[in-house]
Amino acid sequence: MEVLLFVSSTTYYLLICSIAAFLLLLLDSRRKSKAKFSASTGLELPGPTPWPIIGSLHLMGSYDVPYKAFGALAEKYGQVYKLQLGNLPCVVVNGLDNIREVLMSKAQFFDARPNFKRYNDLFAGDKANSLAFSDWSDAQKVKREMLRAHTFPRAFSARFHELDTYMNIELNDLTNVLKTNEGSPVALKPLLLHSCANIFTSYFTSHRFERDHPRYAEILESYDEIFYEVNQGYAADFLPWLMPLHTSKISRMTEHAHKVRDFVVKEILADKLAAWTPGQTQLDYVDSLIEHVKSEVEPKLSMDSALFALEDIIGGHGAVANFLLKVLSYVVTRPDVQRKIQEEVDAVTENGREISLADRTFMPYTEAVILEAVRIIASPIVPHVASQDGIISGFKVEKGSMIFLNNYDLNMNPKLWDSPEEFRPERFISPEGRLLKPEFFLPFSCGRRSCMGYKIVQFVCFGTLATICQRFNIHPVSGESYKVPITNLALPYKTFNLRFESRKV
Ligand code: HEM
Repeated sequence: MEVLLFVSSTTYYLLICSIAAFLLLLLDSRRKSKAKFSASTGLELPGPTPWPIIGSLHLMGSYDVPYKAFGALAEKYGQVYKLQLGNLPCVVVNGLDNIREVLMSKAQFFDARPNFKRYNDLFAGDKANSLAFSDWSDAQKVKREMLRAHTFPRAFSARFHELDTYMNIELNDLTNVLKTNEGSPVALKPLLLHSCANIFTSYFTSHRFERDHPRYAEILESYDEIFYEVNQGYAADFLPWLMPLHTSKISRMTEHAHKVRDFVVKEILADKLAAWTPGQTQLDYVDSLIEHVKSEVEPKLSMDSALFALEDIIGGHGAVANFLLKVLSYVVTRPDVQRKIQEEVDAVTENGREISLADRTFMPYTEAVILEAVRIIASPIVPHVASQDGIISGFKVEKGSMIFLNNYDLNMNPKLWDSPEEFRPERFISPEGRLLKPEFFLPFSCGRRSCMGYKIVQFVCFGTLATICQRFNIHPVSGESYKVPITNLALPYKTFNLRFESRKV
């Protein structure tokens, strides 16, 4: 009995001590977590209660695109809420003011990128090699600064004229190919990839490749498969134990990435490197990359990371070509839109002269068609990640949380747009006939991680759309579907055919 009493009193004592220790630990962790947010006392984020293992992934299941789910959940939880997706804590941000807070006024808190395994795999095991998927760093900043001069050429500068010239060389070449296939169904995608890639390689690297080059078409297909892949959402990004299901796909992508790298090194970089002399005039983007690496200015850039930046930028041709195909899918199914572009281009070029980038100012309808396609496709803003604890709209957001910025809602909200589901370029034209972009329209995002290619996209898309419509009537091919996926820029490599008929202007 005594023994029993001793045991029970010892147990009792231990129990009391354990409870006291637990309470102390709890208080301490509360104190620490309060200290974390001491700069401003944020509120706890609302949000659905996650299920074990999958979190709230099941809530995305009943929508064709996740961004519709994000909008629907906002009705219940408010504009900013938390969402556990698999093993990742996420925050969904709706509404222009909140999105601007993340991208602009608090950019330094939310400037990192997700650490998905496949992003690392594609960039030789380190996503820091990528322009779009690296976290923020001095090197990322300098890479963006070096690009700026090339991707945002000032109107009427030497680079602006160069781009115009390269664009017309490729569009004349494309016209010849389309004329030889006149009247027959044409698989436009490989042709357009070639034209856009040559505009990019001519402009950024001073190289161009003929259509019968033995490896170019294969490299462009590899680039396109990578682009398609990067644009897909994977449940395995959030549930890494599902990744083995994608092993063969990932290794195919890695193979494509190696092929592309080998081509860029041998066919583009090698002769530039051999010809480099210290302090030489920097003619193109490759010259400026090589100069930076060789002169070892801070922050230093290794030749490898310069090569990755170069591959990324050349790869931008895929975004332009895929997007242009989507624009053409809207144009071919809307004869009135096609006719209005043709009337505008005929009026501006009078005798059918070549299009120039300077014509953009006088062709608001053609520009509006491009903007309307960007709006309706609603390519998502690449997810950001909180690089430190912060506050969004008064709510605490912990470091490491993934931030989804719902620009689908900004593009499709009926409170912001009349009949948002309809393709109506006129919504971007003011009563005086000028191009009009509402402040809530952010297809290329804003702030320190904003798109580095948006001017090039607008220039090349304008030139190509105007030139094709000037020279051809575009017809659908019977049996083809021209419905294109939204909230995603990519189309499969094998996609719809079109028929081209020369116009007599
Ligand atoms: C229609 C085509 C395109 C659309 C709609 C688009 C849109 C976007 C968006 C929304 C972002 C994310 C911005 C953010 O996270 O805040 C982005 C990032 C980026 N875009 Fe584009 N883009 C397009 C084409 C291009 C092209 C052609 C290039 C290259 C010439 C390019 C270069 C980049 C780069 C480098 C980033 C990452 C910037 C960073 O993370 O610092 N984009 N783009």
